[in-house]
Amino acid sequence: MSVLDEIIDGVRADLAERQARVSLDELKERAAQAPAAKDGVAALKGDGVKVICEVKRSSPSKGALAAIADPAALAADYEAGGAAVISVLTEQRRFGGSLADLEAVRARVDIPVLRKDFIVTSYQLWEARAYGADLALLIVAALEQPALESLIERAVSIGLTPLVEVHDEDEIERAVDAGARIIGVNARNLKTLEVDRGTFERIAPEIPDELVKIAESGVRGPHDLIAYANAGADAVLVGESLVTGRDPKTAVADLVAAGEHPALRHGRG
Ligand SMILES: O=C(O)c1ccccc1NCC(=O)[C@H](O)[C@H](O)COP(=O)(O)O
Repeated sequence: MSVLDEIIDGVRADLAERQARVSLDELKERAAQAPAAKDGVAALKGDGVKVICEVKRSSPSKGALAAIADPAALAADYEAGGAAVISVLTEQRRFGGSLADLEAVRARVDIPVLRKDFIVTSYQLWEARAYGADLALLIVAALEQPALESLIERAVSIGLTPLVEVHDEDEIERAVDAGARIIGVNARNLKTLEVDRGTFERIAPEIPDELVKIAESGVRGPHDLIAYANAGADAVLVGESLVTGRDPKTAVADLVAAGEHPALRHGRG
């Protein structure tokens, strides 16, 4: 069984517990009370390379990374540093996250918030909206094509912007066919957990120009952002280096400054 399969088994078990406690109708009611969703595409397009900053306590590849007692305070630092979007890992068993983290972050920041999880049912999309997310991650490798298509459609219909994650050219084709407008290329191989920063440069040319292209994983600092930018990234998604560093606000500001450097505008896209 692959790491992804193991994670999804745990996600399904936790999901079954939540579904037994909270009905879909209750979630829909809660979603109706949530602030209107912010436009995820608009937040990630435009001049410069945008920075998506992640609230990440632990991971299957590295174990414990940071305690993060106050995820909202961390998100506020990210926002003050110039982040375009906050990513909140809500998976509990391997990443130490929760919907409570999502709710706390949503209440603190004004920029869009991404629910980063292993979404396999529309119930999780309703949860995302009910707890204030504006975007939701959908991982192509975790979904059969009909499920991917219907989850993208459902996400859009309830106001969420789907960020569709891929690892190879075949998955890009599936994401595009399914109607993705934002594609994230994850450099982390979900079978081996190894990060290969060359993945984005190799496969991103297959993503149609009009789509938003995000480089996910392995950004240690401005030099990695610049490399991804030169390979055509519109945005980067950064977790580990921010939560393990000493000063997240300054680290984000350094990334944002690198992403806004005029020299990058010529090489991208
Ligand atoms: O981070 C992991 O070990 C991991 C393992 C299996 C599935 C997903 C995993 N991470 C989720 C992510 O995609 C990253 O948190 C995100 O891209 C940020 O990456 P990084 O900056 O390298 O922490």
